Amino acid sequence: MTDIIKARGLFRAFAGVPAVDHVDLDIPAGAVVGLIGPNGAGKTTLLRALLGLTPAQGELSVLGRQPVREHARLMEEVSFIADTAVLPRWMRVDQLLDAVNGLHPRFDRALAETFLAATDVAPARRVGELSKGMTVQLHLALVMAIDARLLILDEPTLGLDILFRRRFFEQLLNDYFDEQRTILISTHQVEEVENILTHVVFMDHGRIVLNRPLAELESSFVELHCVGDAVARAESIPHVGKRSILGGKAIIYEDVERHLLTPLGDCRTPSVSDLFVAKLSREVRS
Ligand SMILES: Nc1ncnc2c1ncn2[C@@H]1O[C@H](COP(=O)(O)OP(=O)(O)OP(=O)(O)O)[C@@H](O)[C@H]1O
Repeated sequence: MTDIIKARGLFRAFAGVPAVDHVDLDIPAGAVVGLIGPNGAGKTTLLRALLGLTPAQGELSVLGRQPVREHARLMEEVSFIADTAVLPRWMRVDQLLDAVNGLHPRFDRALAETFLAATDVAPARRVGELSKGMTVQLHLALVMAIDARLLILDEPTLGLDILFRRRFFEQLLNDYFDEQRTILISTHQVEEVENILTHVVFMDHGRIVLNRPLAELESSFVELHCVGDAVARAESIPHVGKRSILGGKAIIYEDVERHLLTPLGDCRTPSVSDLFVAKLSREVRS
């Protein structure tokens, strides 16, 4: 598979404090990548660097282009949702569709209208009158109607209720995704996206702390649920993290022989969110 994004030693600091700290990243075409990290981890700065919206040191190629130098050409093939507040509040929805149609060569107005027809967003409403959820749906309809090779979503569902969030990701997968496109979603709501991802990238303090295809998590990580005497024995085996469960501990291991763990309790693959908490607590401790 070809890599859509290739970064080597990417670095961006603000007032001497690194926000993106020597990041190496390869994203293959056709991936749905979750960029997952706590507040201030550097996700937005990394995405802005990928889009050529902020300069960064190091080597970077997105769709074969240098994002800052070839920003205009890159944006013809990239679509992105940043903060929904960027939509002009005074415009009517239909005027906004006209405006995007005039601005973006790959925008399909009829397709955007089809997406909007399934929502409560009426063409005659002003953007400023829409609820937060409707605004996100409008934004999503706009970006999904752009025939882009790379879609970048920065916290796309922030502030939305659970119904809207579910619908958002469902629509994204059903109506937008195909193997020709790559989607990069930044979020800290891990549970919501873990079912749709092909790759997870954990970021903390400007660094990538984990970058794996989801299918590989199963072979690399095990979560052991153990109780009683087994807990002390399980804790003596080097692990990534642990948490209390009813009557015992859930302990996550990386690259440990399974035969060491199976006598101690139930083994399973950790959820992305539990792995995230385990990995990040370790980063904080070390
Ligand atoms: N324009 C800026 N000027 C100064 N500092 C900045 C700027 N943009 C980001 N930072 C700093 O860089 C660090 C990373 O911020 P960034 O917004 O990239 O994190 P994030 O992972 O997107 O966080 P969140 O999940 O809270 O949105 C933070 O410490 C932030 O204060």
